[in-house]
Amino acid sequence: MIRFEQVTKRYPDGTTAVDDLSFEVSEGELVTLVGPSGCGKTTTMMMVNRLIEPTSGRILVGGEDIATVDPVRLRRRIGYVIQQVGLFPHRTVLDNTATVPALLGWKRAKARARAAELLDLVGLDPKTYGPRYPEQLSGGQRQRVGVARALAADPPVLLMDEPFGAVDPVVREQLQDEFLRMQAAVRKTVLLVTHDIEEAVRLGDRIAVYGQGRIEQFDTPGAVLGSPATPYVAGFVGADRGLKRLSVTTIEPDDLEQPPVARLDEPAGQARERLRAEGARWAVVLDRGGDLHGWVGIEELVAGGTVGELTHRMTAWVPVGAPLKQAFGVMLQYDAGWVAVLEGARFLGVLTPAKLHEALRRSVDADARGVTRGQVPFDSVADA
Ligand SMILES: Nc1ncnc2c1ncn2[C@@H]1O[C@H](COP(=O)(O)OP(=O)(O)OP(=O)(O)O)[C@@H](O)[C@H]1O
Repeated sequence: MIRFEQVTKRYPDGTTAVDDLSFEVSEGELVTLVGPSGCGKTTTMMMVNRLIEPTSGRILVGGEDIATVDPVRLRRRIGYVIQQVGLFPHRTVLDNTATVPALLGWKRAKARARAAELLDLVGLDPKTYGPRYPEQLSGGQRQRVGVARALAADPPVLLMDEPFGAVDPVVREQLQDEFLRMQAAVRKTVLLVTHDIEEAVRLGDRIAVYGQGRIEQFDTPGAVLGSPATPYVAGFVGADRGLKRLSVTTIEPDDLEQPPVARLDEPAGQARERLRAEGARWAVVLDRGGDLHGWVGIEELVAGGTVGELTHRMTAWVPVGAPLKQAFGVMLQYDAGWVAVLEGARFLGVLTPAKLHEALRRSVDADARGVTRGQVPFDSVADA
């Protein structure tokens, strides 16, 4: 969808901002450009909508050499979000969002209806926020309006330059989550510039790690964290890359252990004898359909009632497919040696610290070999 072919940008003062760059972004893919200040990320991005012209090389968008496309026509196909959102102060939020459709000559009612839809998509109620002026919004809300405005004409390509840079870390994480949810629905082809490796890892399907004017590594977050291509990349992603990796590695059913189980309607005395014979001290309590109800300690299983009457509610669990980091967070929060993993309400098993470690090692191994985690045999990491 976006293709750079040996692109170089040299500014008149002799600075080479981008040096012989070649890469490709597929349709619907989100690629983050990450690197230290001055390494050429913004220059790269601004060449895509022709705010900056390359010195040499070619850039194609949707198969078309953009040097041959009228810049105004080109920019209609490319949404652009910048850190200093640049909303018009004297126009309402709704009118700001409708800017591009209005420029494209849409009827006022249609442009406004579209703007309201987009505000809703970015989590701002159009009835409440549409009539406000930008100064009546928080920084995070303004940022969302910037995203809504860039999407208003439904461009296939979105360029985002430090879009969440101007807000505090908590709001930033919320905006990132919302943006990921939105991107899953709209599937734009996105180039996103950031200097924050955490953000790059969190948002990118792939990451381009920039050195001076060049891409040092262009790969999935897992591969960049697991096998940095150069010492420079290793230094940039940091010594705590194992920790960062926890946020991109997901919990899979294979990672789980099966703990002792008791049934909700089982007589307590019978469950106690069975668990004692198995050598268990506690059990997970499920109903007949396999849904999780809670847990029970073997000492609490006094004869007379059913297991269900003695069950404790399970206060913490994580869905399968969640990042390992979430499971680890729950274990720390509850000082627990395991966490239940569910698919919907159905209990799949528990994740233990040992299994978490194993999942992490297998994902590093899978990336190093260029295979999926399921293809890495368990015994290959058992001694690691
Ligand atoms: N108009 C210009 N004239 C001369 N040099 C420029 C110009 N614009 C940018 N540069 C230089 O080109 C290099 C790359 O700049 P660019 O803005 O692309 O970096 P960046 O990676 O986006 O940095 P940041 O994260 O600080 O925004 C820098 O050394 C910068 O000083």
